[in-house]
Amino acid sequence: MNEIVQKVRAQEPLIHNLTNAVVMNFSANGLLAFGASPIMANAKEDAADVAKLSNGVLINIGTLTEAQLEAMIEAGKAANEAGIPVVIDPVGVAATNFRTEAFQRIVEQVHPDVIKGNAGELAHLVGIELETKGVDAVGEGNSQEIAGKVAVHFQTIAVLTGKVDTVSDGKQTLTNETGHALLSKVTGAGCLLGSIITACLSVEGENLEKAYAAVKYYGMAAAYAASQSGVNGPGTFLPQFLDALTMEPDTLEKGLM
Ligand SMILES: Nc1ncnc2c1ncn2[C@@H]1O[C@H](COP(=O)(O)OP(=O)(O)OP(=O)(O)O)[C@@H](O)[C@H]1O
Ligand SMILES: Cc1ncsc1CCO
Repeated sequence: MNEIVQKVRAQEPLIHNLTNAVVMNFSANGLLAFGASPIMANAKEDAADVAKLSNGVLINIGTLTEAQLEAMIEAGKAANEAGIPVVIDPVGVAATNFRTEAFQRIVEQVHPDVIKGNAGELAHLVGIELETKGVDAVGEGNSQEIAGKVAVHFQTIAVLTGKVDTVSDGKQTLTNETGHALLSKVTGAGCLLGSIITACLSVEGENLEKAYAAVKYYGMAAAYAASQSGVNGPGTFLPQFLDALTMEPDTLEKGLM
């Protein structure tokens, strides 16, 4: 994990985020703190051009519109052609037919290197119905089975988030227990994780290992931030979390001992 985080910081990859309106600012600041360089470009007129300039493309359907969907497909296709990694976060996909159909349209034309979502979202993609509430998961289900099925079905790496995160390529399945419950009390914690996974995918290495490193580091930063004095809830947690995202994995680890 150390090496992957260091490579990101050395390379400062440009990450093209086609993401939702709720989290744009948080995701940009989080990527900067982590050591990457964010760009947000949602228009179909320049999405492909921006994707080609970038080192990684994140597609997050959280506040999707038809126009943005076209931009996402254009950006994803351009990235696939150029060998630039693509991460898809199917936010709220189980909530409406529009989102379900939009996700299908994306994956028919764009190959994702990673699909990242909570249990309800990923379960829905492989026909397992779990309880969801809008963009949030309610049920947990069998995370290892769900992640494995998503990985095999979409020929990708599946990252299923929650109290325990599950990362699978369909053959190997890893679990991660770093994290903090306060992450589920701030909106966009999952969305920023998608951007940070994209940043990690942009450096050299195995996709499974890079996705796992991102998830592990992110959880360590959250736990470290939550342990700082003066953190009483989501409001005081957020600035500490942003600061923690700048730190070395060793510093976070020592702070947690
Ligand atoms: N109860 C918990 N304890 C520890 N970590 C958690 C907990 N719940 C979520 N996390 C962490 O929070 C991050 C986001 O996961 P979550 O499943 O909440 O995403 P999400 O539902 O997509 O979020 P959002 O829609 O707000 O962006 C992950 O790093 C995950 O490990
Ligand atoms: C709250 C919310 N609604 C659509 S996207 C989003 C951000 C967290 O997924």
